Amino acid sequence: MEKIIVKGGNTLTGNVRVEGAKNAVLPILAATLLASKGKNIIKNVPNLADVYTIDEVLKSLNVELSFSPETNTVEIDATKQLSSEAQFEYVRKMRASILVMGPLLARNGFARVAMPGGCAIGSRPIDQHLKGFELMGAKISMGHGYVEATTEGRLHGAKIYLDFPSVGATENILTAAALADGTTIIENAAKEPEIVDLANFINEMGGKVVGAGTDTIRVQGVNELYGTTHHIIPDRIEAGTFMVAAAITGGDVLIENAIAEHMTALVAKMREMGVEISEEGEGLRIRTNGPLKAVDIKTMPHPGFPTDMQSQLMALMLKATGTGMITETVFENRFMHVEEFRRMNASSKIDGRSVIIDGPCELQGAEVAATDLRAAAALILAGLVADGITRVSELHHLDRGYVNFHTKLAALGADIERVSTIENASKEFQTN
Ligand SMILES: CC(=O)N[C@H]1[C@@H](OP(=O)(O)OP(=O)(O)OC[C@H]2O[C@@H](n3ccc(=O)[nH]c3=O)[C@H](O)[C@@H]2O)O[C@H](CO)[C@@H](O)[C@@H]1O
Ligand SMILES: C=C(OP(=O)(O)O)C(=O)O
Repeated sequence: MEKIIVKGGNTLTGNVRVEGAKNAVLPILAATLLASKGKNIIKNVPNLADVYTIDEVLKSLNVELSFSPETNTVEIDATKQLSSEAQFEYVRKMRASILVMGPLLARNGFARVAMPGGCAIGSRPIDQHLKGFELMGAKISMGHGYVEATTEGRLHGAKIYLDFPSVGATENILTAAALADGTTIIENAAKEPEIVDLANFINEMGGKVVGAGTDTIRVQGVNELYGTTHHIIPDRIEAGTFMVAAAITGGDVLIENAIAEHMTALVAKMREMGVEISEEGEGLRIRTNGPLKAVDIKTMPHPGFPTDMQSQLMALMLKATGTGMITETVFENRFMHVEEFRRMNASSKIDGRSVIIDGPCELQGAEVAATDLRAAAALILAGLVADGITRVSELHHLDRGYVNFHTKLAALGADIERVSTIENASKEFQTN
């Protein structure tokens, strides 16, 4: 078993560079299935466990693919006849495997994908994805743990209103519509920057998508799409996580590659807490002088406060003065980290979909376990300012979404290492 061991107390300073966005690269790699002519070259691909999982899914569908982590480039040839089944072993590892369904249905007229089921943060149904496919003419059936979508001939354009601006449903419908016969209009679409990146990629392949980044996306289907070269946008959640790392330690960090317009809600809330944030060169500089103030936060679809920053912001709130409330509206069960923070002496109370935090808390180093990807990062952030040693386990969550998280923090001055067992730790820390 691996653990990250962090000794609290160091102030972070220096520069850190943000990788390509996990949540952009996964749908874009799935969408490469749409190109029946030519090769796709995807650049700025982060070296993440989830990227390897989607690569495996694509290879299992008869795609030729090579990933060079040194150059962060994936080359993909999806021109052969594709198979149509994404198996349970992949979907179980990573829910985003479901994103091959739209492209496969559009390309093959048939897709069979293991049902994703729930996960630690919520039940996460896919009814809005399936509603979209049905409105485009597909027949849906379920059985033996798989969902199947079939269409006679091409899918047709349709007007699809999403009950909730689901990121995955918008992406799956968008990719299916790219090769459909006629125009599809997605209303109440998700507006995340990753949706815009996906739409840009489809257009670079020869597609006709307008309106991505607004509530209404129009997709005029084309007969064929062609391979292209595309550069993935920076990861706003990784950037936000380092913003919190800088702020929580009272540091001064330049986050290279961070795009402020992708993070308006986070920037506004951190400024309200008293963090200094300025745009400098190609990034954001984060500084904190003096105590932080507690604020209220509610997660919402973009451009609201991102649920993927909720647990990291909670770590920051633990060190802020006053009473603040964090309300989670996107996922029904994304507070598993609260119990882990309590092991670190956090003072907080769950009240329905909200957590009330009384700060500042005298955080103490403890043995804690990551409960999901962002919780892993949040516990490490809390460890940076806890008294003594924090040991964080279940790092497979962290590896889904962060490249070299501990080495990047160490380069900024954190006292942190990753060990395969505690006995093998190269460094002995004093526990108090
Ligand atoms: C790979 C990826 O990009 N993952 C992101 C994506 O996940 P994902 O695409 O799964 O998130 P969605 O926006 O679809 O889900 C948001 C909410 O809508 C519900 N829902 C969704 C689809 C559906 O058909 N029916 C339904 O009820 C979900 O259960 C959840 O409560 O957006 C989330 C919300 O910003 C982020 O936390 C994830 O990091
Ligand atoms: C919830 C997340 O990802 P996924 O949708 O892939 O589980 C996340 O990135 O925080």
